[in-house]
Amino acid sequence: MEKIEVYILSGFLGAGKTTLLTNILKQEKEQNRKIAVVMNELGKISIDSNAVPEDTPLKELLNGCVCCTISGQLEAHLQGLIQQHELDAIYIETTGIAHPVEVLDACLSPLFAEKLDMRSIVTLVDALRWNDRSSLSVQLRQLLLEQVKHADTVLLNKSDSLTESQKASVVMELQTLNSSGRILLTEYANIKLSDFQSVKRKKSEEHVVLHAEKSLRMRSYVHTFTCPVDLEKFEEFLRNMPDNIYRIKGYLSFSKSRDMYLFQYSYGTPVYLKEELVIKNTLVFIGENLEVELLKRNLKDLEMTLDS
Ligand SMILES: Nc1nc2c(ncn2[C@@H]2O[C@H](COP(=O)(O)OP(=O)(O)OP(=O)(O)O)[C@@H](O)[C@H]2O)c(=O)[nH]1
Repeated sequence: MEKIEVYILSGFLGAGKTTLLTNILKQEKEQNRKIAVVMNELGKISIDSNAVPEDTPLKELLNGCVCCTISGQLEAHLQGLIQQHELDAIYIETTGIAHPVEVLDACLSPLFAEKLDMRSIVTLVDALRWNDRSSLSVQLRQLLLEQVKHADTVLLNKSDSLTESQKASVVMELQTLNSSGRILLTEYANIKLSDFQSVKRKKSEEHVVLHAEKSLRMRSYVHTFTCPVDLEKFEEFLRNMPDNIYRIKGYLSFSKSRDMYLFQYSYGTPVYLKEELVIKNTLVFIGENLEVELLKRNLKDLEMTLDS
């Protein structure tokens, strides 16, 4: 029996992992391969799972980071996927603060040695975030470096936001950190499968262990609004948001329209995409040392009032 290929998609919060996964699944479908996805999110609810088509087996690991607190669950999910489906490949989308080698370790159980072929780690780097990494805490900066260092393929994503000379200098920096990996510039994580499937996995090197809940003090908070949100107040809230909030995603409807939006916020850029589904107004916040009580109060104030 052919072994099932396994790929780990790594990269900081909001770097473009789900965007990459969507591209990959489209191409894999065109090649008629049977694929399964394991998705790990820090929050208690999944926002990204809609990116996975219904006919693709999906296992979710919620409310913790697979590289530390819930690595046992990953093993159980892999076991389930292997037993229940005939697969060509499994893609594991990690949380933005996962250490890719720790995820790799969690997959290297003797249980699967004959069944899984750990093919490669693909790390996405958010181009703007990279250039501004000095504003991150020391631990998060270290994590960004580790994610790059251990990748077999590094995608310098959101390269649309860099000038030609900036692109050249970031590529040089990435190459210095990871001289044996393949570095590719991408926009909206647009790459061909062969660009990373043909790359051989490097030998694991020593790495610094960074754990989401221990050394990084990263927390997530899920807020559910009881009614539509006042758009102007929400935009004001975004403008004044503390910079220890790194990522927001969720679903929102606003007082002045009936439409529902998938809302994404990463590295200062809010994106609203019209959504057909009717879903509760819910946002997931991910940040370091989140002041949850203050955040809750501020979010409560955004709800539409009777006179608004
Ligand atoms: N301008 C620009 N935006 C991008 C690019 N790639 C992704 N985005 C946007 O960046 C936001 C985050 O992308 P995701 O694919 O959700 O990022 P992620 O890494 O899965 O995020 P987490 O799982 O929350 O860590 C979305 O609004 C994307 O549309 C790009 O190349 N350029």
